[in-house]
Amino acid sequence: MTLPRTPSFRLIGKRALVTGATSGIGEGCAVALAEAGAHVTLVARTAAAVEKQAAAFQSNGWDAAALPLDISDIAASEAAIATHGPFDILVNSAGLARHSPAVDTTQPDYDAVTDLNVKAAYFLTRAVAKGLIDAGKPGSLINISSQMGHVGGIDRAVYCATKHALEGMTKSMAIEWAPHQIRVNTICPTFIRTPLGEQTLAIPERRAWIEEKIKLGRVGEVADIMGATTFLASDAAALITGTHLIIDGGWTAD
Ligand SMILES: NC(=O)C1=CN([C@@H]2O[C@H](COP(=O)(O)OP(=O)(O)OC[C@H]3O[C@@H](n4cnc5c(N)ncnc54)[C@H](O)[C@@H]3O)[C@@H](O)[C@H]2O)C=CC1
Ligand SMILES: O=C(O)C(=O)C[C@H](O)C(=O)CO
Repeated sequence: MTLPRTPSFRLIGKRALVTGATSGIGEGCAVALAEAGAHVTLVARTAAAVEKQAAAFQSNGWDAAALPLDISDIAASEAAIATHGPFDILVNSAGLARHSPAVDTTQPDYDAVTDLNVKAAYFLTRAVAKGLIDAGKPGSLINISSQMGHVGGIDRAVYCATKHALEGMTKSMAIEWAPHQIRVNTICPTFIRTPLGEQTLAIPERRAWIEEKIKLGRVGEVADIMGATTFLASDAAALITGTHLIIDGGWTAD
């Protein structure tokens, strides 16, 4: 009897682009992809920080390069992808949260959060997809969304709007690019202990809310996101597109 074989989770020969790669979830995703054998281009705004990160990856024996880039500069993003691409894998982790009651939201905060979480993500994803289409290559594009792309949260009207937008954008792009075998998905974490997450976790009443909502009884760690990233990037997820992988300890289950 011939038994089925597990598709490969390895990423040898793949070129990945990871934004927000010097911190938090982006750093973890970059490590996961590098450990699986991908060549990883690390994106962050500060040249010194991203070069230091690339050197740290290389000293672990991982294949990595530094790409200093502010992804909210769309012309610069498009030029960088045209120069350094095509990329088989994108993990778009760069993101921002500025929380306030909806009645108090300022226009500068609204613009900063939507410009990065939606507009920059949109045009970066588009640029990577164009590179793949022009090269006739398949790909896996992953946007780091949030459980807040599926539910609401107090003081989070703008942040939740951006993550819901990312979910809609991902589904539409997945439909348009499926004929090119370019898959587009989101990963939706709950609260993860990163510099961004700690802003909220440090507030006792918010921490109590979070711990009550996460049914598995603990906040997330970057490591909780890493395996999902490798999976979605790999051939093991070859028929998965236009969807989301929620990593929330059960927050959204009821
Ligand atoms: N930490 C958490 O609890 C959760 C985070 N997320 C999402 O995960 C993503 C990553 O968040 P964390 O790792 O927690 O945050 P973080 O603050 O540790 O990392 C964000 C990274 O994005 C980079 N970045 C910001 N603006 C940029 C720009 N214009 N161009 C290039 N890079 C830029 C920052 O320099 C930083 O390295 C965000 O999209 C966030 O919304 C989603 C759910 C939970
Ligand atoms: O909402 C917060 O506070 C955050 O730190 C945002 C997280 O990124 C998040 O999405 C939690 O679900």
